Amino acid sequence: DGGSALCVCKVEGVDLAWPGFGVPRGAISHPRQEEAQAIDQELFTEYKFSVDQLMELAGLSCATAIAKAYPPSSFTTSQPAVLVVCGPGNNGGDGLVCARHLKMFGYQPTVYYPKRPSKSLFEGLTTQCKKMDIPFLPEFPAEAAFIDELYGLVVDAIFGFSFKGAVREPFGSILSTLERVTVPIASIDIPSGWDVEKGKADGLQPDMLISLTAPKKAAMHFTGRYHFLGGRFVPPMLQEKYALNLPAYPGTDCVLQLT
Ligand SMILES: NC(=O)C1=CN([C@@H]2O[C@H](COP(=O)(O)OP(=O)(O)OC[C@H]3O[C@@H](n4cnc5c(N)ncnc54)[C@H](O)[C@@H]3O)[C@@H](O)[C@H]2O)[C@H](O)CC1
Ligand SMILES: [K+]
Repeated sequence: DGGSALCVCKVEGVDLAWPGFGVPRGAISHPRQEEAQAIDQELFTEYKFSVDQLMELAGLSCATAIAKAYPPSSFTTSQPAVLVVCGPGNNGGDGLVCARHLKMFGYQPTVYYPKRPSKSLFEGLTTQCKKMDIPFLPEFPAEAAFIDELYGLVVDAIFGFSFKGAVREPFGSILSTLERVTVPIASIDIPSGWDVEKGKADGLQPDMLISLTAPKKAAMHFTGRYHFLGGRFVPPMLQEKYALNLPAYPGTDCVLQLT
């Protein structure tokens, strides 16, 4: 009824209801950078999630959203080849998880991961990808045209909500190449290089944005074709505390298409 505080849906004939989860009464909220970081921290410190847990759910959401928007049959390349570009933080970790699930879904991902933190989480995710026969490029393609020729989609997992200031190398060159590719780009959480609140009018303009937890302020400047929400892991109490006002996910889905 548009204002219900109770969401009821049917899963295999059984009614499931979540008190408090309903169609939001107002506009979906767009947290600022500090709020997004505070929610993230609270999930770890107060709610006792581990990074691995949330990253797995985030990366799975991204692969699921990509499979909905770009099914393998929509690729014009001989194989559904996807280039996943991973940055040095947790956004890059989401990219590694996404690459692994894309492979499971029948895509041919290739990863470029130039700055690898020496932490067991990222080392583990890298090994998991390698054991799935996902190739890691030693160098970034010098020309945007090479990317267009070899891949039907690029996943931008370079920076997320902790990006600040001017882009440092090697990511400046990578982003300027990505700005010239013509195949669609799917950005995880934030289009990389964008100010998390103000966006970047002359920056990367992805075809898809997968907002995790909630769309950040910059998502208001997104003009691509597909906007999905993923990361269905924020407990109702935390949603309330930050007045997130999120729409209900359909049934048991881990993603929700916003546009
Ligand atoms: N709660 C959730 O929704 C979860 C989201 N996840 C994902 O995590 C990222 C945020 O991760 P974080 O590690 O905090 O930061 P980033 O990945 O955005 O980047 C940090 C990384 O980048 C470097 N850096 C920052 N600014 C610059 C710059 N100007 N030039 C070059 N390098 C820069 C910085 O030094 C760090 O190394 C969030 O967006 C989601 O994608 C979690 O996976 C799960 C929970
Ligand atoms: K990104």
